[in-house]
Amino acid sequence: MNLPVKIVNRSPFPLPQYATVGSSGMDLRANISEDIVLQSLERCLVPTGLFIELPPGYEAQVRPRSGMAIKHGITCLNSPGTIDSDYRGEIKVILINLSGEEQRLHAGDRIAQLVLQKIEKVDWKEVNDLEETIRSGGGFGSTGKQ
Ligand SMILES: O=c1ccn([C@H]2C[C@H](O)[C@@H](COP(=O)(O)OP(=O)(O)OP(=O)(O)O)O2)c(=O)[nH]1
Ligand SMILES: [Mg+2]
Repeated sequence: MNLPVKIVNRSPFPLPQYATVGSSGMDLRANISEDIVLQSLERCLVPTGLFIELPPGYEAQVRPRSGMAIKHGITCLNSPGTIDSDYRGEIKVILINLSGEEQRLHAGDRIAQLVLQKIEKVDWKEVNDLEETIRSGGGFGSTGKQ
């Protein structure tokens, strides 16, 4: 499907692309005029210059890139970020520097990836009892014990 996109502060960099035919996400680039310097544990809101019009029933997720995480200790703080289908503002990326050193972001750096997904909506149906399962209420490391 074609996704309507409005671009502000058009940069020399191309629109986000699927890097390979099998890629789930398109890498988002920092649309910034000056470098952003992030101290250890500092966070920032990075503009992408992109405004999109998602069809109803879809969302876009802003997910971290593993390369940024392992090489620089940078990740999306609110991972995955949620872009609602009725959002018409600029897609922005909340990054945090979890490394012990200062990190620098440059214009055009691929800082996150955008994954489009269909979403389901539900209505609540209140009940007194839920169907039993083997797991029942077990969680948080409950399985695999002798
Ligand atoms: O990483 C993100 C997360 C959100 N957004 C935008 C799109 C989204 O539709 C809107 C609201 O996001 P969210 O629902 O996560 O934030 P909130 O704190 O609940 O704000 P709101 O009350 O506006 O929904 O902000 C981004 O641009 N990047
Ligand atoms: Mg919200």
